[in-house]
Amino acid sequence: MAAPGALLVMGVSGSGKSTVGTLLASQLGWKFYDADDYHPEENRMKMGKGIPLNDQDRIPWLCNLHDILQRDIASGQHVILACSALKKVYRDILIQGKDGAPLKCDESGKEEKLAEVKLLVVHLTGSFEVISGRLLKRKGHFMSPELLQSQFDTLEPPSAPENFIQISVDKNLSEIIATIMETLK
Ligand SMILES: Nc1ncnc2c1ncn2[C@@H]1O[C@H](COP(=O)(O)OP(=O)(O)O)[C@@H](O)[C@H]1O
Ligand SMILES: O=C(O)[C@H](O)[C@@H](O)[C@H](O)[C@H](O)COP(=O)(O)O
Repeated sequence: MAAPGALLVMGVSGSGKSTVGTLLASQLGWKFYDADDYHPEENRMKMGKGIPLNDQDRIPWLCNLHDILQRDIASGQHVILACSALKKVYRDILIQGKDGAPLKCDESGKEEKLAEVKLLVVHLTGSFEVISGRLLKRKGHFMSPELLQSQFDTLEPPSAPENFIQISVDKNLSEIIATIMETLK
């Protein structure tokens, strides 16, 4: 396929987004963003207390990520974003910015339409048991493992006409990377 402007590695917490995204970016020489690094402090504190984020918490964060992707792509860069992007509307926002949002992204009321981001979505799928096992072993992360059930409850797996592939987290990392590389050929 023709290389997309951006590749989104999505899935519930602990599905391997950061690990896969980092490896892929270094193999492809693409720029890498981890959406976790862009959460405002309030979102981090909320998740740290075991409270799941809601649409109002996530929409401004996703709009900001769209703008970052869009700017890089406009300057000719290819990018990989590791981001939960659990709902279809969240992925629409990553593609279209505030035009994809049911709520406004900011209060400026600006109406200009930014260009869409051409996105390939890679959904890392796995069972609650496998992923919670990995989260329990992961140290030094702000995300509370108890939030995993809410991530599964919120998840809307990508479906047609979204541009996506899904890969099982039961595969090892080299198999996952090879599958993505094959898709990009
Ligand atoms: N395919 C895989 N097989 C085995 N372990 C994995 C795999 N992908 C990720 N992991 C491990 O699972 C944990 C969660 O991965 P991470 O990349 O932090 O997930 P996320 O960014 O989706 O929260 C990490 O300890 C990571 O090393
Ligand atoms: O949309 C959300 O609820 C958040 O993005 C949430 O998914 C969180 O940020 C990560 O899941 C924590 O980080 P990890 O995904 O790396 O566990």
